Amino acid sequence: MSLLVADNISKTYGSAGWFRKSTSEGTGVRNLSFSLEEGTCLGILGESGAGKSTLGRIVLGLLPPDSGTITFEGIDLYRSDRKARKQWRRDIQVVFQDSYSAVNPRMRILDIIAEPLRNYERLTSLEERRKVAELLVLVGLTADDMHKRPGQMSGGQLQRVNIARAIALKPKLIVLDEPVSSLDMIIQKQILIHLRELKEKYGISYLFISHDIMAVHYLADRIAYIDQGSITDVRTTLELSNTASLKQP
Ligand SMILES: Nc1ncnc2c1ncn2[C@@H]1O[C@H](COP(=O)(O)OP(=O)(O)OP(=O)(O)O)[C@@H](O)[C@H]1O
Repeated sequence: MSLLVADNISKTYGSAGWFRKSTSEGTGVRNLSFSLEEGTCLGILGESGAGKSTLGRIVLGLLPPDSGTITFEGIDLYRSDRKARKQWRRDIQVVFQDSYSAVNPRMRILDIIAEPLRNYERLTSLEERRKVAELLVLVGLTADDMHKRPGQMSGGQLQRVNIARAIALKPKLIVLDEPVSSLDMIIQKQILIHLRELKEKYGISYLFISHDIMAVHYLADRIAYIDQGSITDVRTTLELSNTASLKQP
């Protein structure tokens, strides 16, 4: 059974309401289908406005599609009960592009990373600190960084904090919505290496949304191309590499 399946989902924005005369109607996604296998990374590659973020929000349970279904471990997200939704929120985490706006600038890094743990697990203060220290080291930071606040960190360091928070509950799936796009090339590469290691170590699956073919190629096992809200092509990274090498003079 696939971990995540999108079956013919469509979402159009801006239906006119009684009080809303003007609408900016636009197709978010249209008859879009894909499946994601456990422990793998599916790259969603597309240009600006193609529907990538719409798809991400639908998968995160934040935006109900107009039609079609999205199932996680065989359970339909938008038709599931409260208990299943709570589990889904634990099992599917997200890392967004803008590392600064994803965190509260007044909170300490300790509290940012511990937030999901406090929502779902009952740890003592000592256990919590140990766990946060472990997570910080896993993403290439140091235990002492837990005492800092977001303003004392670089964009790349803060994105590592966001990754540490996303993996804190050992989720089954992480939606990576352009996670390295706002970082410089060297930091991008370091973070992609960490994400790949985490995937291999913990068997986490990724839905990696990006417009950057190099980044997607590095992390993804399969790449789906999205254009005007629909997936137009899906290939394995290996097939793509073979096609590219055939084109070499
Ligand atoms: N809140 C909204 N209201 C109206 N139209 C929207 C809204 N959000 C997105 N759209 C439209 O839906 C389409 C897909 O947008 P989406 O943000 O999903 O694309 P994207 O591929 O993530 O783009 P980008 O890479 O620029 O973030 C676009 O045509 C966009 O204008």
